[in-house]
Amino acid sequence: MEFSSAEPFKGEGCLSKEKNLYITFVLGGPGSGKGTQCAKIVENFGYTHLSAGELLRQEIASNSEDGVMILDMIKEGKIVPSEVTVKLIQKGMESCDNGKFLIDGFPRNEENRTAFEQIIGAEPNIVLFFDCPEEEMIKRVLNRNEGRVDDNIETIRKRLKVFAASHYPVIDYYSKKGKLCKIDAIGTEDEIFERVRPVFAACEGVQ
Ligand SMILES: Nc1ncnc2c1ncn2[C@@H]1O[C@H](COP(=O)(O)OP(=O)(O)O)[C@@H](O)[C@H]1O
Ligand SMILES: Nc1ccn([C@H]2C[C@H](O)[C@@H](COP(=O)(O)OP(=O)(O)O)O2)c(=O)n1
Ligand SMILES: [Mg+2]
Repeated sequence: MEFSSAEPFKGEGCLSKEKNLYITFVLGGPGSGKGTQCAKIVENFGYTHLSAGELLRQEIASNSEDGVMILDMIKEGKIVPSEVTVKLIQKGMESCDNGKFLIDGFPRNEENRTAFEQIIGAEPNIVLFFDCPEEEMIKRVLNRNEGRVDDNIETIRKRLKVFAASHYPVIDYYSKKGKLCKIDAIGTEDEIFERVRPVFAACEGVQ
């Protein structure tokens, strides 16, 4: 496993002055199982789950100023401008006493990654990457049944193209920093969680 645990981050950012942050980024293509595994990590290890996609969907639902733009981008399978997404993540982090965060579906590209560093002033301790073949991701998304506007074959194909074009530099960046933990995302939900569990069990000692 390509992973080294690290001390909680104490940087210069607005959040990190107030509390020890322990941040995990959760990456993987659409349907790779990020949300499903995050729920299990929350249950077992007491993290706060912030899904970038869910925060954006809440923004659409609340008819905010950016809502229409976000909806258009999500329907087209595009990545929303980083500043918008990072501000939502920042709000989520600030409204929480717990400093242990799972940030799901973020960063999806290099722009996302650098915007987080600039605005939040922190880095992740660990980056989980759920590695899943495209056919399996398509199958899972089409069966997801959550009424999402982007869970249709046309949008999925666009999202997979965006994913293929933008995720590698992010993965490579964290791999070189020794923070990447790649998880085989094929198997039952429980089998996959048994691959995830040791990553968090190993971190318990340093929090
Ligand atoms: N290991 C698995 N095997 C089969 N289906 C899964 C598995 N993990 C999750 N799913 C299902 O696949 C769909 C996508 O999972 P989800 O966690 O929403 O993925 P993501 O957040 O990466 O898009 C959901 O309907 C979920 O119930
Ligand atoms: N960092 C992010 C995360 C999501 N989005 C947008 C674009 C994505 O296709 C949608 C849905 O993301 P979400 O993480 O909920 O999707 P999956 O769980 O991977 O299926 O939101 C974004 O623009 N930037
Ligand atoms: Mg998800």
